[in-house]
Amino acid sequence: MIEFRNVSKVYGNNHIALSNINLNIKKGDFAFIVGPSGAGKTTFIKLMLKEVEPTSGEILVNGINITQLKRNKIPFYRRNIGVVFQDFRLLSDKTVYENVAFAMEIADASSREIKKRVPQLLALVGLLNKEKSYPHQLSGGEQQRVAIARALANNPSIIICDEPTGNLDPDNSWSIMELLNEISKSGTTILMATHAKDIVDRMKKRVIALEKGVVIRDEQRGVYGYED
Ligand SMILES: Nc1ncnc2c1ncn2[C@@H]1O[C@H](COP(=O)(O)OP(=O)(O)OP(=O)(O)O)[C@@H](O)[C@H]1O
Repeated sequence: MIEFRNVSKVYGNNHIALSNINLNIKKGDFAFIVGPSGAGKTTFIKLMLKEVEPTSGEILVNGINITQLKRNKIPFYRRNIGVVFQDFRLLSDKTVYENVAFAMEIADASSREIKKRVPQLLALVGLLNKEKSYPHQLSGGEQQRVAIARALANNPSIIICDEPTGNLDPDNSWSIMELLNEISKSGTTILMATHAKDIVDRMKKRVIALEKGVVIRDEQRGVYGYED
């Protein structure tokens, strides 16, 4: 469902961020993207989100060649991808409920759908009792759960996580990983860029390792493979 065909990205300063990437990621896969700083992980995520364009090659998502997607189709395409960041990025002036509902509102969901789905999502992430709380009243782990509920709001086929446990203690990190694992079992593809060696080593998921813009390793039950 995600296919990179000979994808390269060269930034304006002639810096090669990704070089001739070929990848196939199936529906429901859980894949870690690892590699040293500057290896190209963020560029990979930006290509998926169509925030940057490849210099050459093609990216297919659910059978659609996104490199040829018309500009007016991009917002619709992005609804199919939920994104979870290291720093949560919740709206501070909205409650937990409103943060999740807002993601559906901007995707034109009806108020009926919103009223039905938001409590379901909050139940899934274990935060139904916090729906009236504001982000600053929540722990980091709880904020990340809200971010995951928001990422799932429009029923995406893919969730991209950029260092989602980077601001969390080990216990909260593990409960977030268990939640992401459950989500992937229900058929949502999860791509997670991370430097968290312990997590990658214990999860025994697919590991795609980038170095200097090249895939140097792609293992089904892989390990982190670096010492940092
Ligand atoms: N907008 C840009 N213009 C020029 N060069 C860039 C740009 N964005 C990234 N690069 C370069 O491309 C390379 C890959 O960067 P990228 O951000 O994808 O790495 P990364 O693996 O995500 O690193 P990190 O783990 O530090 O986040 C780096 O050498 C970086 O300096």
